[in-house]
Amino acid sequence: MLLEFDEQDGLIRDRSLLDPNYVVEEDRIVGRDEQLQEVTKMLRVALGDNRPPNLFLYGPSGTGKSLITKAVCNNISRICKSRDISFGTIEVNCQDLDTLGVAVYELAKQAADQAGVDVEVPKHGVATKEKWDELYRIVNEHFDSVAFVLDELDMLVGRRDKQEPAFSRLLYQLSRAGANDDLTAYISVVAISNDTRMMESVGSRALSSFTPEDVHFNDYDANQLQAILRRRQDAFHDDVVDDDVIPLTAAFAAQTHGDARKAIDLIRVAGELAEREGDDRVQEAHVREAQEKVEKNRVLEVVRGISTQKKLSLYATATVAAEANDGTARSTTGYRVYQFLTESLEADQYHQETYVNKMKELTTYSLVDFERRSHGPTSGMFLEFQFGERPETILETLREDSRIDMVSTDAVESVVKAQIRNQT
Ligand SMILES: Nc1ncnc2c1ncn2[C@@H]1O[C@H](COP(=O)(O)OP(=O)(O)OP(=O)(O)O)[C@@H](O)[C@H]1O
Repeated sequence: MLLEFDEQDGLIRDRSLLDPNYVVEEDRIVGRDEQLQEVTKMLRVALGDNRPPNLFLYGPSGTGKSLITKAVCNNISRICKSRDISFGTIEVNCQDLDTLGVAVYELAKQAADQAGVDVEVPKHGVATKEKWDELYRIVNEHFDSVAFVLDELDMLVGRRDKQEPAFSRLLYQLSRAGANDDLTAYISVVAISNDTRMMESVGSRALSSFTPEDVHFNDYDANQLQAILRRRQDAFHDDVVDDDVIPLTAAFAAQTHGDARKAIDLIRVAGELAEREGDDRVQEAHVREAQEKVEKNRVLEVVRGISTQKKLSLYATATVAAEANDGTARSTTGYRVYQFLTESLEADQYHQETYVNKMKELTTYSLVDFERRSHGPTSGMFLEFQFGERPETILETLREDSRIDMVSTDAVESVVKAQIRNQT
């Protein structure tokens, strides 16, 4: 009996290797040698008696920005320990932080956790200045050198009534504190963002004190994604993964932009589906089933919570992408379709800039990505949107909203076709 139970112990041996938040050992990192070397070279300065430079890591989601930063910081921390230098990695993800005050509190809390002490100011009800002082105190008392890792920094917009975005103020204060005596520890600020143009929104005051070294992360291609998955194949028991599973998973993940998180999620879901169905192998069919499931879930999750204006912007853009040969949508074309939709529904219609901003905000969910493009010197600039999932899945999900479903799909399609033909 016991033997039978063991035999059915499932197909996944080590779930942590399939958890996107788990920091894998360096020998499992594939295809990022250049970035590893670069970040190591710069942060290694902390090992000597010098201040490491500030860094700006940018590139699309799932391209290893957080992983490389964590791996390098872990290495440095280990070496520092052996040299009796107290090195701290104080990391926050800015996605869920509303204001500068909350961000500073979160940094103080992370610093306190690492130092094994408590934060002595409350999260709410005190001035941000007090939170800064608390952060400085903890860092100065407990660390010789600190890397502040600000992941998804462009998301920290802060209150709308402030002229300068919160991330810019955070960069200014942190890098200034490093240069004057507020922080006696050597500090390096590592800003991470999907938005390659984030630095353009950083105010001039912050720019003069935060002058980072840039490190670019580009998409993975299908071969690199395969290599990443193969280096984690031992997450599964021996010989339970069919040969075509990894190539197919990599191909799905590379279809839009090469996001390693997506590839890892996909193979995990395929494995879980195979387990649940009581199969003794992970097969191609499980990957296909997983792809459909992951795609639908992600779209649903995003679409459920967004405003009508965002839905209309997304719907317009996705119809263009679904119709276009290369699966991308230009903002200029998407906006015309948005205008048609809002007119048909007698909904409020906003300027193109607002439409573009709504679409940009949707990039947070990795549902859509954009690049800035122009077609020759005479035509203007536009954004080219590229979807992380099949645009058809997005359209199907959006049509579940009865309001959007009121517009005839044929009518939208003919507008889209005409607009695509008009593109120069
Ligand atoms: N080169 C790589 N080798 C092995 N695993 C990788 C590699 N790049 C990314 N991964 C894995 O893919 C997942 C996503 O990577 P990571 O979080 O570093 O991406 P990111 O660029 O920071 O994305 P985001 O901007 O969405 O936060 C993680 O589980 C990470 O371990």
